[in-house]
Amino acid sequence: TRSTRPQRLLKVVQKRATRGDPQSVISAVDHFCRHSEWAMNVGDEKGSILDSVVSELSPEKVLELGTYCGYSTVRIARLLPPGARLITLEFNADYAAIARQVIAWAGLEDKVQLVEGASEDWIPRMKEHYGIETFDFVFLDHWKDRYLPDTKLMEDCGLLRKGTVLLADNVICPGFPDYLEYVRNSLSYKSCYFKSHLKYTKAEDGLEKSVFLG
Ligand SMILES: C[S@@+](CC[C@H](N)C(=O)[O-])C[C@H]1O[C@@H](n2cnc3c(N)ncnc32)[C@H](O)[C@@H]1O
Ligand SMILES: O=C(c1ccccc1)c1ccc(O)c(O)c1[N+](=O)[O-]
Ligand SMILES: [Mg+2]
Repeated sequence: TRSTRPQRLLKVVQKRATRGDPQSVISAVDHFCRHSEWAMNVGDEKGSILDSVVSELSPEKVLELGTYCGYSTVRIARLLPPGARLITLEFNADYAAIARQVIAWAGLEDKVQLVEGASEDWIPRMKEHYGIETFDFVFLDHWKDRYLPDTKLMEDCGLLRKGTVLLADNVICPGFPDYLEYVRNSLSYKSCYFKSHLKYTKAEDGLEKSVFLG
């Protein structure tokens, strides 16, 4: 049977990237997406905005919602300080299997915990299962109708602290109007928009950075 897009992406990573070199993994995926097939990872342009937010914050505890093939996971994990941990949630078993291999190829498996399951099921278990008090940084990039309910769930589970940064991909395309209205109007968040483009295209897209004020 025909291979899947994630399987083809992994093959390109194993062929073109150097084991243990996260930057070469990122470049291999960008090359695949630019020259072979579009894929729904955050991409290079928005990816460098993600890099700058992570580098500036230097977070110890990171949560990523929506792993797919692990592209943004590698982008974030390669910038984390020693001892920092990234937990990434992915409920599609096939995607999770590919992501594990991409993360391992980058040599970042010691910093990353990939949890195969739904955000709504696992956010409430973060404290008891992973000994997480609060997260310093959350990257939201899963299905867009989950951004708002999962943010409220993280608030209710006490997983956000004064200064926690939420960064949400796809402000324009596909967009998430309910989440945007919430973080931009709530007194509990200070929000700003980083304008960019939908990966590898001319269409506008962007990231919304929201700091939880407690
Ligand atoms: C846009 S892709 C993630 C792209 C990835 N962040 C990157 O930039 O490389 C969205 C992913 O979120 C997963 N997903 C969607 N809703 C989810 C949920 N509620 N819990 C866990 N994973 C979810 C999908 O299976 C899909 O793999
Ligand atoms: O929803 C899509 C989508 C819609 C249609 C076809 C493929 C993907 C999408 C597009 C760009 C993104 O950055 C992204 O995170 C997603 N997503 O699935 O969450
Ligand atoms: Mg996205």
